Amino acid sequence: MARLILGPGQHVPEEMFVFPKITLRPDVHQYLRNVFQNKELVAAVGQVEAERRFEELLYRLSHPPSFTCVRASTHLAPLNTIRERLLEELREQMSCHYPGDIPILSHTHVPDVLLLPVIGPRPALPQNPEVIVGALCGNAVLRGAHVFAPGILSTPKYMKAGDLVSVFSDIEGKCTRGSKDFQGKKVFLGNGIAKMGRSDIFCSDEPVKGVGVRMVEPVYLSPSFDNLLPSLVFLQNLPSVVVGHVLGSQPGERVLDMCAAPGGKTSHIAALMKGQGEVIALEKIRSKVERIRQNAQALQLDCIKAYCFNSIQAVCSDHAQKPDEGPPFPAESFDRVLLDAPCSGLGQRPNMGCSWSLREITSYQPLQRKLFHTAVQLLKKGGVLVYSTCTVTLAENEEQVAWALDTFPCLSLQPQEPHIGGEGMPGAGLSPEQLRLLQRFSPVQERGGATGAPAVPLTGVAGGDPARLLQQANADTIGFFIAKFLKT
Ligand SMILES: C[S@@+](CC[C@H](N)C(=O)[O-])C[C@H]1O[C@@H](n2cnc3c(N)ncnc32)[C@H](O)[C@@H]1O
Repeated sequence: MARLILGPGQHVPEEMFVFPKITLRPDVHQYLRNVFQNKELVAAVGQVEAERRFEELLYRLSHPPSFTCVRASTHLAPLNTIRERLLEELREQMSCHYPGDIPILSHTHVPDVLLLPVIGPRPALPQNPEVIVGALCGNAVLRGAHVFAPGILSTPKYMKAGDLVSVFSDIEGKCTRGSKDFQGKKVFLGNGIAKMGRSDIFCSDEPVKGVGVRMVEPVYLSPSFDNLLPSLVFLQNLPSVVVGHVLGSQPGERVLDMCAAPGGKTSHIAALMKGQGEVIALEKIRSKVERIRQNAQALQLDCIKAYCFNSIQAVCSDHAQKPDEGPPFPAESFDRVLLDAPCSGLGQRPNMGCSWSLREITSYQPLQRKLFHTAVQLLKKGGVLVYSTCTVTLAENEEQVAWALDTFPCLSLQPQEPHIGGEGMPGAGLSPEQLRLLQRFSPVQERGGATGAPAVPLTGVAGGDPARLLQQANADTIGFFIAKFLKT
């Protein structure tokens, strides 16, 4: 396990990481580099440190966060009861992989979160015939999933159920489905046992379903949460759980979640409201709306109403329309609005390769602004608006905040509770006070900071001290951004 800590200004040595850094198109790479080399940031931290942070970001993105985070349904049972139930389930599941119990930490600042360290990188070796999976499937394997058959691209010619195989991710999307041998760029994810033969995967008349390879020796070991205590725990990244708390909804309120599927944040908001009041969930893609309803049902939250609707058009001019009739709604219908915006997703981890064009990456800013206009209109005076994304660009984060403060004089930035991430990144002309009100989760460790706190390890989980573990869990998350506004 690599535990080396870099000094200020030092570059990130490649051998410290298990996987190569994320592959981006050259123009996207340059765009992102410019974001992290912007004049304001360079003036604040210096050229060398800015460059080091960018390099480290590229490596961090290809590796999984060092903790798996689950949200506990504390509206249904006390946290400790849920923790005990989880421990029992994991004891059974993990007994063949891990001696003793996997530690489950609670979080001192986020009361409904449980954190499980990801064990790895482990010294597994690729000694078996190769199975190649697509990058998305590979990312899921690194977060604890088995290999589901639709994600398999290539298997050995005579693979049958029961064979030992070594699983690799096709990080550049070059492997053709059904091939028997692949020489392109791939990374090793661990060893497993085939649950199906090659012909079951590629020659079936029906679309193939179910587990294709059961992972027995993954490079990064995390529990599988597939159907594990479905009403009591919900797999959700730590910054996403923070969003629900920052919104601060109270029982009896009327809350709008404008971009809601699959309903992770919707269901959290409803749980924090103890099921009292109304949470309206809008989602543009019809097939995803059912997922919101299923999650609401599994978590026993019946104050959620989900609609398939384009949120850009969610304000109606007809003031006679009753707000409880479903979208569109009259202006000033909601006590709180969450805009968890569609975004370029460049903070998601692990992500070994992104094939998106620069045009795609930069297409989100105008869309987010349209949604923002609706959000402000639908919010009551005195109401709270939270804007969040899971990306690391300035254009979709701090620049949006600067634009919103300019465009809507009725909005002011508010402090966030809890505030466990870093502050906003310089580069969009916001003042230091404004940046302090923003919450940016950056997987990059800042060196030479005012606190002088030791940096957390680049891979693997730090030693047993709970305060240090929490520091690592807060710092080594997906990339994420949260801004909270009050409308007056
Ligand atoms: C970042 S995801 C939301 C994740 C969700 N808030 C959660 O926590 O589970 C953004 C969602 O917005 C949806 N979306 C995109 N444009 C939309 C629009 N104009 N109106 C409503 N939903 C939209 C996307 O289909 C996607 O499901």
